[in-house]
Amino acid sequence: MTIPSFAIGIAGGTGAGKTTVAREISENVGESVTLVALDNYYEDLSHMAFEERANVNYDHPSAFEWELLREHLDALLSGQAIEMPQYDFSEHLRKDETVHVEPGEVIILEGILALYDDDVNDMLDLHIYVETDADVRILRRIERDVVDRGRDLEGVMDQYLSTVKPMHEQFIEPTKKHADIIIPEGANSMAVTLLEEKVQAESGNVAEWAAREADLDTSERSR
Ligand SMILES: Nc1ncnc2c1ncn2[C@@H]1O[C@H](COP(=O)(O)OP(=O)(O)O)[C@@H](O)[C@H]1O
Ligand SMILES: Nc1ccn([C@@H]2O[C@H](COP(=O)(O)O)[C@@H](O)[C@H]2O)c(=O)n1
Repeated sequence: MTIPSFAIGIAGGTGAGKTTVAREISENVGESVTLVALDNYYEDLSHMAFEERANVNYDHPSAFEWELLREHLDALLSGQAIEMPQYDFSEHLRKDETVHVEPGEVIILEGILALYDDDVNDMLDLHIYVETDADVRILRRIERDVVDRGRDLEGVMDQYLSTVKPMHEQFIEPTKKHADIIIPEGANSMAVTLLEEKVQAESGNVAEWAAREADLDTSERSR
């Protein structure tokens, strides 16, 4: 059982570069990292027809199952594995299968509203907001949604104007006030390198402290 020593939240608008930053940190940090994508915690809408699901506002906080996310973060931070839901963007649907996820030394929660919920914020040691201009983000999103998420251009544009943009302004951008660090443009190599160093230092410190505590415990018991 690994007890994670450092938990990071990475928030920001759609297409800001959150997933890329999270992936780069996890690949280079030299500790075991558990990635938690907030997208996997979209509410289960299997009771709705496809047409109805396609019209849901997926950028409002009510679209997410916060209770399950809190429960899973709490479990991971206590060193317990979870069965993480998986999400299908083409179908707007939580998949039937889950993935067994073990707690790493570092936990990274990444998603548009990763810094929205007070209880979640309390569980995080480091709060990051990735800030990228809206025009860059929508261009990135058009490409991604058409290529990877089975959408057409007209649908992406309608959704952007009706829900994505207004929800960004109302709910996502204001979470910047919870950030310890704001990263411009997404996978900004200087920012990512500094973050990797910080994560290594913090998780190393806690690991050393835990080892010292364990040593003390053993020597006290043997007296
Ligand atoms: N600093 C950057 N410069 C150029 N492209 C970037 C940068 N950061 C991320 N990207 C690209 O932007 C796109 C969206 O990034 P992603 O990490 O998926 O965003 P998010 O998870 O915030 O929606 C990806 O194609 C990614 O490669
Ligand atoms: N069925 C869904 C669910 C979510 N979205 C959009 O995904 C965006 C969040 O993901 P990022 O990787 O861009 O952070 C969010 O803006 C939702 O609009 C969707 O289109 N369909």
